[in-house]
This record gives sequence, C-alpha cells and structure tokens, in this order.
Amino acid sequence: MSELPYTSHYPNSLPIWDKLKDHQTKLKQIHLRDEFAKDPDRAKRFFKQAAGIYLDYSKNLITDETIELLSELANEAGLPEAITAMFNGEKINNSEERPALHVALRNQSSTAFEVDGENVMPEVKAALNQMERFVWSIHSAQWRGYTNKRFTDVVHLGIGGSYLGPKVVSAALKPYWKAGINLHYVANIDGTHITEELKHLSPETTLFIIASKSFGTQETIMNAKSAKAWFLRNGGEEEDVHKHFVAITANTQKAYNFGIREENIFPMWDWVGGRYSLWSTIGLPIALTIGIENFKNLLAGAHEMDEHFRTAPITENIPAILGLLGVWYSNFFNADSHAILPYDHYLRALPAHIQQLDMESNGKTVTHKGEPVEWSTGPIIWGGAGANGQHAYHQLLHQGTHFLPADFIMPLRTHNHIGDHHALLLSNCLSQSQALMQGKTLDEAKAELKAQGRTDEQIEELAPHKVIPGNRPSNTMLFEKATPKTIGALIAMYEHKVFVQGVIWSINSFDQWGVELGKELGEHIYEIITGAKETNGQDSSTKNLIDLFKQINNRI
Ligand SMILES: O=P(O)(O)OC[C@H]1O[C@H](O)[C@H](O)[C@@H](O)[C@@H]1O
Repeated sequence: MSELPYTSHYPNSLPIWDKLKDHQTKLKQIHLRDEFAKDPDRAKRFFKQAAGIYLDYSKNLITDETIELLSELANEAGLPEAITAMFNGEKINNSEERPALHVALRNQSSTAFEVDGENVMPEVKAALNQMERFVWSIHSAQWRGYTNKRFTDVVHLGIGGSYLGPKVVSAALKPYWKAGINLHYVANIDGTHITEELKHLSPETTLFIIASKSFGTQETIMNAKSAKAWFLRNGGEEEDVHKHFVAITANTQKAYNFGIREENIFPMWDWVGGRYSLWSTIGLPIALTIGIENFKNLLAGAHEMDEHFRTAPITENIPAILGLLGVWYSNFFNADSHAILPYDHYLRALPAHIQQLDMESNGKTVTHKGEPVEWSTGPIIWGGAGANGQHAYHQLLHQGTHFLPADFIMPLRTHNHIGDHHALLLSNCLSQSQALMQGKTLDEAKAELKAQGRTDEQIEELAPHKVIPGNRPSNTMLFEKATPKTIGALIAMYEHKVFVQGVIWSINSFDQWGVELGKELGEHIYEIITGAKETNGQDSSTKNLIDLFKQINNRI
C-alpha cells in the first residue's frame, strides 16, 4: 500500500490542535447575536463568492482568529499538497492503489491528467462523444424500439453512486428536460420498486440503462435481469434486447455477456469513485433528459469550482472554508451531525446525495496508514427540503439538546414564477438561520407574553418554554438560479469539502470497505434461504429470523 504523497499526520498531535482547543474555550463565551451587534461588517467579512456560488458563513461560531487558526490547521495537515496530489493524479486512494480523478471528467482546459503515466483526457473526450451520439440518436429517433416506435421512457437501473448523483442532478434540472422523454430510476432490490416503475410502461417504447461500475452489484444486476424478463414476457424477443438495453460499466465483458452490444457499452474507469461519478458516463440519464449541451455546462460549472479550489488561498477558498468549519464543529464542539437544507423543490434529493458522498467517504475509523483514529471523523449527514422541515424537525434544531450545524441552500431566482411564492420561500430560509443565530431570550419571551395580555403567573410559567438559545451555527449558500452550471459548481463544492475534511483527519476518503461485510453476509443468508447452505455458524438471532421468513413464505 503506497504512502500518501502529502503530509502524514495525526491531527490531534499537530501544534495547532491545542491552540484550537484553547480558542474554542474562549469562543464558548460569545453569543453570535452580540458578535453581529458589535460588528456591522461581520456579514461582509465572512462572505465569499466563486463559480456562481455565494457563501455567507458569518452565522458560524467564529472570529477572524478562528479562520486564521483553521487555515494554519489546513497548512499543518498538508492541505495544499493534498490538493496538488489529487489534481496530479497521485494514488490518493491508497488502499485501492488508485487516483481519485473525477476532476479530469470535467476538465475544460488543455491540461493533461495522467494515470500511470498515461493521459486519460482522450478517453474522457471519446466517452463524452459516445454519449453525445447516443443522446442525439435517441432525441432524433434515429434509434428506435423493436417495433420502430420512438422511445418515450428511459429506466435507469443503478444504486449508490450509480444512482444518487444522476438522480439529484436530473431532478435539480427538471426545467431543462427535453420534451418527449420520461426518466425513471430503479435502485432498490425490493421488487416493489421495479414493479411500480414498470407498471405503466410499454416495452416497445422503453429503454433501459444498466449503470454499474463493477457490473456485479447484486441489486442492479437483479433489477436488470427482472427488466429483461419483463421485456421478453411482454413482446420483446431475445434479438431485440440490444435495442432496449445499454450499459455503463468498467466491466465490459460482463455487460457483453448480459446481451448488450459492445458499441452500446459506455466506459467507466476505476479512477472514478462511485459517489464521484455523475460527471462520467454515469451521467447518461442526465444528458438524455437535459441534452448534451446542458450536460457540458454542468461539467463546466464543476470545473469552475475545481479551479477555484485548486488555486484560491485557503482563507478565500469556499470548499476549504466549509471543510474546516466542519472540522471545527466535529472535533472541537463535538457535533456529530450536519444538516443539508435545500430551499428548492427541484433540489430535494440533494441531502441523499451528499449523505452518500460524505458518509461513505469519511465514515472511517482508521487513518490512511491503518492506525485507529483518536478523533471524530465524518458527521452524520441528514436533511430535507425547506420549508417542509420547518414544520417537522426544525423544532429540534432550535430548542433540542443536540448541537447541529446546518447548510441552507437556495436559488435567488426561481424557474416557476407564481404569485410571491419565491419571496416567501426566501423569507423562510433566511428567518430560519436568523432564528438559529439570535434565538430568543427569557426577557424577550416575557415581553412577548406580556404584550399578549398574559397574567404575571402565566408569564412566569410559559416564558421558559419560549426561550430559544440561539448561537447555533449555519452556512447560507445562494446562487442566482438553478442552472446546469450552478448545480455543477454546487455539487463539486461539496465533493471538495469532503476531501478537505478527509485530509485533515488523515483518512482515505475514496475507499468504502465498510460496505463489503454486509454484502458478504447477505450472500450467505441468501444461500441458507435457498437451501444451498445450512444455518450452521449463524448467531441465534439471525437464525431465528431466517426461520421465521422461511416459515411465513413456506420455504421450509
Ligand atoms: O456502480 P456499482 O459498481 O454497481 O456500485 C454501486 C455502489 O455500490 C457499492 O456498494 C458502493 O457502496 C458504492 O460506492 C457504489 O456506488
């Protein structure tokens, strides 16, 4: 296993770590409400803009000194060297001996990106051209179904990174969808998912994309087999399969064996991690719905963020600032979760994508050298669409006992002008971060009750319930409009934030060994259910539950 080509460190042994601890003790005394009151320029000082994204990070538990110290932390942990290593194609995914070169997929410059001494840009461009030809042939109905009808529906079969990324982007860019094609996603191995999606579709006009980097993921392969069986059961013939099934994979042979023609297999590369793959051919469903030009704009937006990340000094660098603030809360305030709150119906799938991106990347307990970490790593990512959350979990954000940093995300202009909905949505978004920051004091609560004409006794009883502590941190990320470019930049921003945190924590953000054990055990359990193996060796809980399943389904 190769050493990482940048500084190897334990963050809690860095000289800056103790300084940050002392600083945190001081900072615990401040209240953000007072910081805003005494410094009218606070919002201006903690504000950045890059690649169409406006970041207001003034409602964080920080002072100028915090930013200086965090930037020192980044330097001591070797962040600048790590960024260079990633862009240079070094094997920063050291447990799998691979680079993490998703930035090459959206490269708009003439820079070469090398893997093992070979420039991958010609392959990347060739794959994009293959996508372009395919999208054109479907849109122009040159490529038709087996009864010569044009395609009306595309079903994308994939899971994890081969699902969440395309799903969030295609939903975020719904206003750009070309007329005539409906897109469906099937990820879950639960047969209900595919049954529900296929219910109203016709095999004559349905095209399937099987998206699996490995072409070995149980859920996707099972769904692909069921889709093929549905196709054959409903009129399609074996020799028609190639007209209705295409694949995206790094395992060409397996896709070929499934019945897909070589020219309909789109390449993937092992230097692109699943959760970083929406920019590759895995983005085919995005390109099919929004068109290739818009897909290229998505890549261009991400590239702009890449360039910002690669070149901006740490204190000016949006992903670096976000990553360092995350470290600040995880390691110095013991925050164990982080909320993603998009105020945009089209972006409602964003929390699920960021959840995989962040939790699969940084949910680690050993350093890249395999030594146990003595510091917290990736937080629990959760969230949902605003304003809906305000009428559900925001109560806990405002008055609960947990410390929960949050990101508020919103486009300044809407695609759907209807009444004054958008101004009201923005008011909701801003009022939430304001309430989290300023809270409500006991005196304010009492004054409010008094103004309502409550008796003194009622005021004493009720006021404590109305107190809101405030001083709870959040970021606000705005952009002019949800366009392919801004969505590209937004997602790339989160990717780099996750990388920054992985570097500080000295972990490998690009492997995911933790998901393997469940897969292996699942295979054993399935063999027991089908009778291929005995229950020997199973713990009594699992054995009982298997028996119950077999009994209810008459499989004994
Ligand atoms: O694209 P595939 O090879 O089918 O992989 C799909 C997904 O499954 C794996 O278990 C990993 O947890 C994910 O990172 C990956 O994106």
